[in-house]
Amino acid sequence: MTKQIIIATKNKGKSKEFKEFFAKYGIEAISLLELDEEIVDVEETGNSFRENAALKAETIANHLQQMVLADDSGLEVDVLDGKPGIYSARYAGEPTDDEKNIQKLLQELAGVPKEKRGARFVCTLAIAEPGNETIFRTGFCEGKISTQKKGNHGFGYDPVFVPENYNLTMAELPSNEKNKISHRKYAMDELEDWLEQSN
Ligand SMILES: O=c1nc[nH]c2c1ncn2[C@H]1C[C@H](O)[C@@H](COP(=O)(O)OP(=O)(O)OP(=O)(O)O)O1
Ligand SMILES: [Mg+2]
Repeated sequence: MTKQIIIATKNKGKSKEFKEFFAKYGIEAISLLELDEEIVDVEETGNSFRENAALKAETIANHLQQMVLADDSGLEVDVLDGKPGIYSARYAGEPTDDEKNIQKLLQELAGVPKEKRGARFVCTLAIAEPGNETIFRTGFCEGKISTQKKGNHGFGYDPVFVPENYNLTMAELPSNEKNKISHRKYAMDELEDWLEQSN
């Protein structure tokens, strides 16, 4: 039987990326959307990516009584003093809606010149297992917010995020390209020591 890891997410975009990352280690990543049992939403009441990643990983690990990885991630925009940050998914209200979030962000940045549109994606991973201390890893991806949406790949804010040293949005990059430079990829790189020792 192939090794499996549960990813405590209901986000299809994240789930697809984790499947691609873990396949390289011969591990099958399984999101909460694929479990037979309906898993309740974990409220993200923390004050940091780390606290929210811990909440998601530890709640689901305790519920399923097995090891679980969670990802809390978001977009920090310089001219908005790091907002939307941990509120990225809920930026334009709930239920969460990527399109509304993008429109709100573009409106907030209307008239802001290119050199002041700096931003970064942040990803904090938490791995929790009942009885063990939770471990954390973080990755970043620097870039800029564009003035209009472009591209159909990826998810979330990808259509308005231009990574450093690129002239394309993240959503214009095929997934294998995004997966070389993304915040999630760099967080996964930080996890490599742990993956090697637990394999
Ligand atoms: O690679 C990315 N490309 C574009 N946008 C991204 C990315 N990574 C995070 N994001 C945005 C999407 C969402 O607005 C927020 C994550 O919020 P976050 O709570 O971590 O995830 P979520 O609620 O979508 O799913 P879940 O909590 O079930 O994992 O940041
Ligand atoms: Mg969430």
